[in-house]
Amino acid sequence: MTHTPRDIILLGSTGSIGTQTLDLVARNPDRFRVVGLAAGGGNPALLAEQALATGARTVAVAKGSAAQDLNLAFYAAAQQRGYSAGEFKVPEILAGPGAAAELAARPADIVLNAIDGAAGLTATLAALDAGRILALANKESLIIGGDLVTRRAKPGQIVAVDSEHSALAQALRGGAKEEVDKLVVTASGGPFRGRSREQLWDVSPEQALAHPTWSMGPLVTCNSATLVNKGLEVIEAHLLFDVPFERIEVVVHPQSIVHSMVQFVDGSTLAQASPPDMRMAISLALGWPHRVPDAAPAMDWTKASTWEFFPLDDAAFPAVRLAKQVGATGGTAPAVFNGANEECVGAFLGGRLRFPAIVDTIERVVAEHAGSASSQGGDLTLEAVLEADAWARARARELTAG
Ligand SMILES: NC(=O)C1=CN([C@@H]2O[C@H](COP(=O)(O)OP(=O)(O)OC[C@H]3O[C@@H](n4cnc5c(N)ncnc54)[C@H](OP(=O)(O)O)[C@@H]3O)[C@@H](O)[C@H]2O)C=CC1
Ligand SMILES: CC(=O)[C@@H](O)[C@H](O)COP(=O)(O)O
Ligand SMILES: [Mn+2]
Repeated sequence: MTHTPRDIILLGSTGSIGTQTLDLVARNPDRFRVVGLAAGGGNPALLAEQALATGARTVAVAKGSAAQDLNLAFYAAAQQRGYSAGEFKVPEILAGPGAAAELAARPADIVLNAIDGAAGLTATLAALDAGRILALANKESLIIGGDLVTRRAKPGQIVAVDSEHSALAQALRGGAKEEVDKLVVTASGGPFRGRSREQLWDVSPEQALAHPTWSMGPLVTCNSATLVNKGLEVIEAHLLFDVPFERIEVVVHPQSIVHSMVQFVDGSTLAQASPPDMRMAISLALGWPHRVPDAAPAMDWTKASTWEFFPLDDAAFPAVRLAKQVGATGGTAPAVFNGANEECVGAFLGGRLRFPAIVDTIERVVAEHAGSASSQGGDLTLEAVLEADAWARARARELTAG
């Protein structure tokens, strides 16, 4: 089959999702072409090398001061490859906090948002407003934006990259919406699965960052350890598939092979299974609704394997319960939950906060916000979300200081 290559703007290109996306694109030049790249600016050498390798027209960096480093790194990368002037084209460089959002509105077929954290919100909104297909890894932007994001998106405009939501989207192709009984989101359980709350007080950042099945950036890895990631993913599933929270369940599956399931009203369950490798979900999002051959290794059914499923221990890991409550509240509550979490993760990884205090602090910040006037309803605005995010971070900083 012949394909017209899809033009891709990749935000967060130097990260875990970003580099796996570039691997896929390099292996499928007939299907995908990168026209724009964005990163924070923390690794100009890698970003420059990526720009040279892909021939991206435009490169964006969030750190304004990184523009010059990026320009120098680009020439150094060209020299290292032995290119002479005329053999390569210097990309346009956009720099500053709004650079990724500016890039997201440039011409392309797909914007893949793989920025980590709330910083991805303005780029998500820009991509949707520009009418691009949004391949969404940056779950935080959908969760904190809530109906601010969903109101802007046309049907089918957001395609999930998150492994669980890719699995749910695949399973949902197997039945009509009114036949869906529940969504079952799988969780690895993280590195501390099986521990009690008491046993979590002394765990270290190194232990929290050693995910048992996935290699990912630090924020989402720490969120997997607290199960905050699973809480965020329940809200993400609610927003993407419009299924009420009481019909979204979490089950612990340590092997991370079944990426999620849909149970139908007749008692049948469809599960999506593949070895843990994000290139599977990324390729499907970029190629949607088509699959990309050999995107990632498949299961080897000639080898014996064991798949286990356990109920979630809510007492040791209360984040999912709290996230469901926050998701059901809606408005700015998810932004507060997420902002407090990002601040607490920073404090924990910096050695200033103990592990169970991450979710304890989020819970306190969420409760304080619920009692404030700013938590009241109405249509969500970008200003309200950013204000709630900033307030939650400041309050979490106060609570965790010292
Ligand atoms: N990794 C995974 O397997 C999975 C990740 N996700 C989600 O995907 C997203 C990305 O995760 P992951 O790849 O692990 O994260 P990483 O920390 O590995 O990468 C984050 C990327 O975002 C860039 N970045 C940070 N801030 C900005 C900004 N303001 N503007 C532009 N770029 C920015 C970073 O650039 P720099 O290098 O310069 O800092 C880096 O390229 C998260 O939302 C995560 O929850 C979901 C499922 C699986
Ligand atoms: C790969 C992916 O989608 C991550 O978001 C993953 O879900 C992390 O694993 P757990 O949160 O289940 O530990
Ligand atoms: Mn996930």
